[in-house]
Parts: sequence; C-alpha cells; structure tokens
Amino acid sequence: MNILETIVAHKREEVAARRRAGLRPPEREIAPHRPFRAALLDEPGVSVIAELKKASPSKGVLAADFRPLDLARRYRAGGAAAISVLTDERFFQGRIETLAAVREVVDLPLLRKDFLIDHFQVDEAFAWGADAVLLIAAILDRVLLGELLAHAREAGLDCLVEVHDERELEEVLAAGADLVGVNNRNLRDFTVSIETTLRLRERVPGEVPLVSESGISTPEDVARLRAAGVTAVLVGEGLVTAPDPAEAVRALRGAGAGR
Ligand SMILES: O=C(O)c1ccccc1NCC(=O)[C@H](O)[C@H](O)COP(=O)(O)O
Repeated sequence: MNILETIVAHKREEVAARRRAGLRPPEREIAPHRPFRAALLDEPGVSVIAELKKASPSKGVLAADFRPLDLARRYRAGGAAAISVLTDERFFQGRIETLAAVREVVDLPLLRKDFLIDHFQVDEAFAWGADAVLLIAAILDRVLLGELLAHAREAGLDCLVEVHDERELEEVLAAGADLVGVNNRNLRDFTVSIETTLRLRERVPGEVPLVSESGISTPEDVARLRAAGVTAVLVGEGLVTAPDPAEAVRALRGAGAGR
C-alpha cells in the first residue's frame, strides 16, 4: 500500500467511528462564513495559504513545541490570505478542534486539510468552522468527487480540489472544480518539485485560480510560480519550522508581489 492508500484505509475506520459517536461541534456559535476562494484573489500578487502542520508522514514531527494559535496569529501578522488547518490526527498530529480555536483568534478564512472521502467529513468541517475543504482527486472517484463538491457548496464551503497529474486535472475540471491545487509532492517517494505545478499550469483555464502546494520554502520558488501566473501557494513545513513565521510569510508575499 502507498501512503495515500494507508491513510484512506484509516479514514474509513475513523469516519465510521465518528459517525457512530455523532457530530459534536463546539457549543459556541461559529462566526459567519469567510470566503476562501475570494480571499486568494483579493491580492494583486501571489497569496499565501499558511498551514498549521505539526507533523507529516514524510518528515515526522516538524514542530515539537507546536502552538497553533500563536502560529496562526503570526501568519496573520505576516499577511497570509488564509490558513490551512491539518486536522488528521494519526498521520499529521492535527485535531479538528483546532479549526474552531483558530477561528476565535484570527479573522482569516480556514481550509480543513484532511483526506475527505465521505459527506460526514464535510459536515464536520462546516460544524467546526472551516470555510473550505480540500478534496483530493487521487482518493475520490469521479462520482464521489462530484457529490462532495455539491455537498460542500450547498453548505457554503469552497473546495480546493487537489491534483498530481494531467489526468486528474482533466477529471476535476470536468467535475466543475473552480479552484485547483497542484500538489508538488510525489506520494510514492515523497520528493517535491515545483516543476509539477509549472508543467500543469498551461492546462488550467485562466478563470480557475491555481494553488501550488508543497515543497515551497524560498522567495525564489514563489517568484518562479508568480511568473507562471499561479494565484496562491500553500506552505506548511517552510513556515512551521521558520524562526520567525510572520517574517517568513512576509518574504514569500514580497516575492509574489504584482502577479
Ligand atoms: O506532507 C506530507 O508528508 C504528506 C504525505 C502524504 C500525503 C500528504 C502530505 N502532505 C499534505 C500536504 O499537502 C502538505 O501538508 C501541504 O501541501 C504543505 O506542504 P509543505 O509545505 O511541503 O509542508
């Protein structure tokens, strides 16, 4: 089994258990929806989606002293357009509760970054205060992708639809994705290369904003992606491990100025 298959097998068990336990959102009221897709388009340059990522299957623990609320405030101070919250517990050491907690301390739109295979996870994302969900083409067949897109939109959530290659890109565009993410991480060997985004860029219609995900750490990476017309970058490791995360976001934004 590759890592995605392992994660998805676990998700099936997790969803079944959570469904049995019922939806348990926070008691307090969640503030109104914050448009995620529109926030990425608000900037004249490349927008930064800053990720709260404690650990990963490829690198293990990235931030031993992980303080998501403090990090979220720093991302906001550096000018991030949105925040990606990794909610998977087993492989990334995230928690769904972090969505609601972050929502209390920053006013940016929040993406639930997880491995969604079921309508229930969309409902959870909404209940815990996400403004958008990630849908990964590699783990969804065409029918389920279409259903989850429709279900999320009905709930008022934006969808970032992730692809790794040309075939997946074609499929998600046919399914009606209006925000596409190209993941630069090869899930077989975990290598990352922004060449994946640069290769697929030409095939993404101009009206569909493109997010480049994974393996982006330097202003030079962002400058290359800006020149190719990328709308936003999604950055995890490069920010959670930075000595000054606000400054790190600022530096990436600076390199992406004037798209
Ligand atoms: O990060 C991993 O090791 C990983 C492994 C298997 C599936 C997904 C994985 N990451 C999820 C992500 O997409 C990244 O967290 C996100 O794009 C940020 O990447 P990075 O800036 O390289 O931390």
